[in-house]
Amino acid sequence: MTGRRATTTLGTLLRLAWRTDRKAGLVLAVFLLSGAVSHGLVGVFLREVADAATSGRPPQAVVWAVAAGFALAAGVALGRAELALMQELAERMGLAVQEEILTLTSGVPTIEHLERPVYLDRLRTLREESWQLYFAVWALALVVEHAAQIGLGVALMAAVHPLLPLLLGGAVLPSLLVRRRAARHLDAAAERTAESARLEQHLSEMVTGAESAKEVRLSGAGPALGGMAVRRWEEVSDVQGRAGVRAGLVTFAGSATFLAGYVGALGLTAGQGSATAGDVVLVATVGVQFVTQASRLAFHLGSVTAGLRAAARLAWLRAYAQEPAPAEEPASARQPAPPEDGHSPSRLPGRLAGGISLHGVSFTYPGTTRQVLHDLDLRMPAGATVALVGAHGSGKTTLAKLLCALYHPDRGEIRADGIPLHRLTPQAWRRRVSAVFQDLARFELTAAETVGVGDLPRLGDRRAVESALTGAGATSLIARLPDGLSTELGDTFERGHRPSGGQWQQLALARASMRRDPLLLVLDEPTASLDAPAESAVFARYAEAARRHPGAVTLLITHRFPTVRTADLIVVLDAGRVVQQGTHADLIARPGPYAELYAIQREAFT
Ligand SMILES: Nc1ncnc2c1ncn2[C@@H]1O[C@H](COP(=O)(O)OP(=O)(O)OP(=O)(O)O)[C@@H](O)[C@H]1O
Repeated sequence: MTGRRATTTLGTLLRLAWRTDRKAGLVLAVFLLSGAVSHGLVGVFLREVADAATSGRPPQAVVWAVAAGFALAAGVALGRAELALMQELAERMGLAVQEEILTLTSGVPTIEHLERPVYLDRLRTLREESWQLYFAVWALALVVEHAAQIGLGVALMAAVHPLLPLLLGGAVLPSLLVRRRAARHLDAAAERTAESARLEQHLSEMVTGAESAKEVRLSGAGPALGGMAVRRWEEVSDVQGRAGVRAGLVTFAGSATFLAGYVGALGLTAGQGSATAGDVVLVATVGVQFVTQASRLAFHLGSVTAGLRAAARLAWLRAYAQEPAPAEEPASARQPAPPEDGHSPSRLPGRLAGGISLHGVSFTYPGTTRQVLHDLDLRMPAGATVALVGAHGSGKTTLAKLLCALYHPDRGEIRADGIPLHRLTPQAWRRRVSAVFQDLARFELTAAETVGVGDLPRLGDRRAVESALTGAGATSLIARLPDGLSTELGDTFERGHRPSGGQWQQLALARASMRRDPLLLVLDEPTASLDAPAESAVFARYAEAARRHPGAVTLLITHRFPTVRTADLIVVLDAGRVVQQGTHADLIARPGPYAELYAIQREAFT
């Protein structure tokens, strides 16, 4: 971390702490200061005890002893109070940070980060380490406290013998340096094993998770998957264990140096003719405090470093979530063609007049090198139902994700009525898009909320929800639920109703019907759990709705030809390229991939 970045990160950390609870923070600072003073006084009072006792002043010795006892007790009590308050504040700050992480993550305009392991690793580490942020602030305060205590000890010892601070100080330094080196060993091991740890977690979830339970039981793959998870875990713990041993050895070497310095300091004091018994007690006491203070100093320095790393990750996430303004996007990233109408309006129309078009769109998933979509040119007229067909992996879902602005094309552009999407914020466009994807979200809420989240401003609007359910043909599903729209769905609830796969799809379809004026409706195999006639009925309903409100494009992705053939425009994708387009009648009349795929399906069902 460079000096400037470290200062910025420290600023992030301090601002977070300040925001958590200013009053409690100030009380904590007073506790810390008082604790530092009371610890420092213990050595001084004990020296007075020893000197008063050896010079025949027992009453004074008793008074000093009581004072030393008070100072010690105050130090311990303040330490406990500090810790309790710190834990409470750390929890509160951790909660606030977790909330910020969730807001930032869901606020990132595209979804590429959620499909990239490096991002996911960083995010997981940040979530796990968020509690360290608060401790780091106080660790910083404790570093200052311990440094002050050590400074006080140095002054007291210098008064006994000028070489004592050098002897003990010289022994402290290596122990501090080795701590950092030990932490680096552990960090490097954690980073090296991140992928294996991720795999271990994935495999364990496969064995224990409800979603994969059926396949795992039937295939009997549980023990094999469990074995793989164990091997991954062994790899992780082997590397981390070795790093732990190396860190331990380094730390031990540092402690041994310190011990030698301590013993030397006592010998030097006792061997000095002018030293009183009180001086020896003072050096012994302060020396021991030196040991604990130095090791705490090193420990807290470690916490500060960990906290700074966590704050740097948070700063990274904040920067990542800050989407660059569309106008500032590098021109080199795209090759824009002039808008069809010669100008570029910045507002989306209430309904599309022309349609949605693709101009030389190419796309490669971030972090990969294989291009998935190649130079696509396509025009989808307003009011049309467009069916996207093609073999598995031909790029249908990818194209749908680009149309929803969940990813940006690497080259070329997508326009809605001539407005290039990259001139709009992704949020502005997505507010006008409704979509159901094959890997649909199962919101475990009440049935009304599960549907209502499709249009947040109308989340609690029962009539809107009911009309969306009607639009999706899912009213009978609600009629069968024990508490109708108020039925709690999913395992998250103790007595939650468990919808079937098809029912979740119906709810997702209803959710996608919540928005009143979408310009694009994407249906990416949302009916795979329904039979072919039921699927055709669903699509017929959407096609009919599209005809009644012709200001939008309805994009349909399905492998079932009885449904495909009803579309106004059929686009055939092959390995990321548009290889054919037209109506069913056009495409069936000429040889080509569509006619072949159609013949295969017809044969299979006759
Ligand atoms: N997140 C991702 N990162 C990298 N590559 C991806 C990602 N998602 C999909 N791909 C790749 O992009 C290609 C197109 O995938 P896509 O899901 O768009 O195909 P599809 O036509 O929708 O397939 P299917 O009919 O099976 O749903 C595939 O080769 C796939 O491996």
